[in-house]
Amino acid sequence: MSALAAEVDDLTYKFHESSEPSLSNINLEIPWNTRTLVVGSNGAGKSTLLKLLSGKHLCLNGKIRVNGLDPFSPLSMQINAARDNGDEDVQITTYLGTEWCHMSIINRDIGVLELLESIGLQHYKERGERLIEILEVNVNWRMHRLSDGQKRRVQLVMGLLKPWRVLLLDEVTVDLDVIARSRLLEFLREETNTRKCSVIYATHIFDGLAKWPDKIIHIKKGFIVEQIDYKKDVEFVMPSSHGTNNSTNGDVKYHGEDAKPKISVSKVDSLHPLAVSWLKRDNHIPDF
Ligand SMILES: Nc1ncnc2c1ncn2[C@@H]1O[C@H](COP(=O)(O)OP(=O)(O)OP(=O)(O)O)[C@@H](O)[C@H]1O
Repeated sequence: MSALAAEVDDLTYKFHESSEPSLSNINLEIPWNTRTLVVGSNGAGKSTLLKLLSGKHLCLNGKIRVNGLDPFSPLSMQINAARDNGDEDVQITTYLGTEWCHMSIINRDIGVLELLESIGLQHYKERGERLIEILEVNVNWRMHRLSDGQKRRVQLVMGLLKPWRVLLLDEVTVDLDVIARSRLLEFLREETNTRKCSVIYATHIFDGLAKWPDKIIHIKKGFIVEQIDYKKDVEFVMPSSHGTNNSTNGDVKYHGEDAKPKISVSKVDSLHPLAVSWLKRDNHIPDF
């Protein structure tokens, strides 16, 4: 098995229709058993990066390896590589993004159990039952009668049913209530701690995430402008007696002349103030 979950060298990517690249000079190493957050303004390049990692776009400039393989290589090659690793039942990448959210089956008049069985619930019984419990899905529901958030929960059970080596999550948690989202994040933490896999998650919702990632990648106009390694670069500070201590959250502290700056994250459970300070800086927005 590859030493890294994902690796990107000197990637520049431009859509045919665009005059400017959507991603430029991207270099990235994602180790196994890690959780990475991708942060940036609308249009920064987060989805493009995740789609390239999933093999949805062909990379012509630069190198991408996921589980040691070019994600654009034929599926048969990926399956053979997985078999060589003894990974019969694990797919290399699972990409859950915007298009996936709009799959047509979720609006049909079909029962949840029937739907889950059609994609292999029996084969992944234990994992399926766990996901059904975590996401509080009722297998007797009928899809066409569900709320958006309930549909999303069923979809997530479907999308996560088969174990993956690298999970690419492109903001698919917006419809979830806070409890379902935090249980999902806990499940992903447990997965990355207990089996060989990693998660890369692009999001605009930062609540409950302060202690979740191992790494944060900040993308601005197609460039990675910051990569924060939690072990090296983050120190947790106590919130002030007034509550959220916004004044220190996301501050960059310098410890000596040549020391690497440390990011202070308040022990309140949100990365929101840090993300706001970055995005304001990216878009030249004064404090409000
Ligand atoms: N299919 C496409 N054709 C041409 N340009 C595209 C296409 N998809 C995205 N882009 C452009 O690439 C850039 C990055 O878009 P991307 O979707 O990766 O941003 P994002 O960071 O995911 O944004 P958001 O937070 O709004 O989802 C944008 O300037 C966008 O206009």
